Amino acid sequence: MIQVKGLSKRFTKEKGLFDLNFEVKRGEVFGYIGPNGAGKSTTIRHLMGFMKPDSGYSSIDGMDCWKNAARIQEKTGYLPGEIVFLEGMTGLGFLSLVQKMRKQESIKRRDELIERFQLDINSPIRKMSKGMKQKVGIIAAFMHAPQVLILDEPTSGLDPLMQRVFIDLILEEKQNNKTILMSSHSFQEIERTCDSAGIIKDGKLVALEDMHLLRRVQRRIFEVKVKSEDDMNHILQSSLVTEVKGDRTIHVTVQGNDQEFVQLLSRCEVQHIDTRPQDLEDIFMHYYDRREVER
Ligand SMILES: Nc1ncnc2c1ncn2[C@@H]1O[C@H](COP(=O)(O)OP(=O)(O)OP(=O)(O)O)[C@@H](O)[C@H]1O
Repeated sequence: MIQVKGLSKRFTKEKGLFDLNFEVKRGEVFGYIGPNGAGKSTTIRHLMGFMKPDSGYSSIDGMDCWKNAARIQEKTGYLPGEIVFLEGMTGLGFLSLVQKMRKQESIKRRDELIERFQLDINSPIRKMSKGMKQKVGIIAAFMHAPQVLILDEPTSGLDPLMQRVFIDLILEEKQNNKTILMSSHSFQEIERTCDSAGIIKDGKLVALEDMHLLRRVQRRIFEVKVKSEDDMNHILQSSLVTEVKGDRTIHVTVQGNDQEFVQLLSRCEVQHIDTRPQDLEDIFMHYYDRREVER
């Protein structure tokens, strides 16, 4: 459904997109992840036909995104990374305008989404918080029930409750055989919704994986405080990656070997255990490093 073939756009020697290749099949959700400035929004702008590639192409439903830009923009549900609103409008005013431009008459889906995201539609957009504006953008992208959705960091600014509402919406759309590409910084969000994911770094796709494999490279760090020196030595002698952090306190890195970790802990007297979510970019860096070592 979405195809990117040899897509290149050179801003400078190191900045831009360099020979990107991936595809998203009909009914699949594709997560597009990578550090700041990696090229996610630039790829998305090409997919929406806002930018002309230097070489290669991208297509949606068989249509070249640059050559058929108007048609692509009309058909696709698009959420930009930064939404620009017209001055002096309310949420409802904006959504109605978008509907008119699309010649969409039914307001059923729009109102359903307003209700779901608990949006105060009569509030002027200039008085809205970032999260509220993001809700307006999400509703505008979904309300005409498009077959393809291209979403640039859709949960940015949403509170945890609304992030859940959004994730449920994605899962529901997936059930309806919609094709979705979304960029994100949240590994959890991608993990919960996507069938496959592409990792971009410095304008190059460094990994293209199904989520199963990506999950296996995700590490978690546990801080464990044990009661005795013996317990501590017991953990240090295991095959797990460990680091002493203080008095009877160890950091244990767990990556796909949870069972071994749990068994080890069951043989110790644990006083305190905590886990901190690993920073997304850290996961990626580890992933790139591992790949480079393998090569
Ligand atoms: N029109 C442009 N002209 C020149 N350089 C650009 C242009 N658009 C983007 N860039 C540069 O290309 C790189 C990729 O930018 P892009 O916005 O695609 O990154 P991103 O992955 O979406 O980042 P973020 O996660 O921060 O939103 C950045 O270094 C950016 O400064």
